Amino acid sequence: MELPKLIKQIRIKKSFLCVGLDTDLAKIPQYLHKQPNPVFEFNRQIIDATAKYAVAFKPNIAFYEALGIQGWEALKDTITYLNDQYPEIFTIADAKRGDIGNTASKYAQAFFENLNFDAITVAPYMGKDSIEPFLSYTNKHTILLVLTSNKGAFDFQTKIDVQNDALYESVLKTSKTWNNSKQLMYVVGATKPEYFKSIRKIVPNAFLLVPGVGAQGGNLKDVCQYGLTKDCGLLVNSSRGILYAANGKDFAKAAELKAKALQEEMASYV
Ligand SMILES: O=C(O)c1cc(=O)[nH]c(=O)n1[C@@H]1O[C@H](COP(=O)(O)O)[C@@H](O)[C@H]1O
Repeated sequence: MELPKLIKQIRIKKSFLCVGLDTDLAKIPQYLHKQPNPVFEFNRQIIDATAKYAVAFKPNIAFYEALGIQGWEALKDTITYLNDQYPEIFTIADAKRGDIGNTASKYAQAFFENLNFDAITVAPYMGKDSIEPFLSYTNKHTILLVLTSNKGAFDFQTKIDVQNDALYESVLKTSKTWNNSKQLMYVVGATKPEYFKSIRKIVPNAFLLVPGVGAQGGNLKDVCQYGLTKDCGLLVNSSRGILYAANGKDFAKAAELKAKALQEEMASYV
């Protein structure tokens, strides 16, 4: 999907919500286990209930890979459903891949061609030639992990190099020099709002994927204060806070209310 289409959806819906499909068999309502494809059935109901309040969906691939072939089938059914029923929705494969070029090109083929996602999350640790195969898809988006939401982010990402840049700043600056860098977006955790100002100095207009609101303790107000751009520039993800708002037959309704509350707060900022 081209960026103007995403920006248009953000304006129409007054939302920059990304619903994370971290679908865990152990957490979905018991009655769904009787279905032939419980993970897809759960996702379908969540998507139908929340799509009017969201502009993006982000299946976290680990939750599907963990289930073997059945998980891949559920993932395929989910992305096909999204692409067929909600073509205006931006889709992100949260796969966090990264490898040498010829292997990276297979990851790109898997998620951009075979599964037809609009975007993928990628670890930048292996550098330019590991990211180029993703960037060669000029109609797709590559989302680099820059400053993650977890505690371990401080192990490497904030360490200062000889140029006096923190590693996360160096990732931002270097990635801007790559071909097709307009296709880049960046992951910045909602748990670290104090870093948004320095990040916006380097990438004033780029879209940031911001996980970590709700279950991880981040809050929307802090993120918006320094993260918003004239075209919004943010996709704020919530997974567990929406998916598991209830675990009975009312799960989709409960998810809808959580998504609606986030959208209403977002509307007050954009
Ligand atoms: O790339 C991500 O999406 C990601 C990066 C990061 O720094 N932190 C982070 O939580 N995520 C993902 O965002 C989602 C957050 O889920 P909740 O904490 O349940 O809302 C999970 O799928 C994480 O894997």
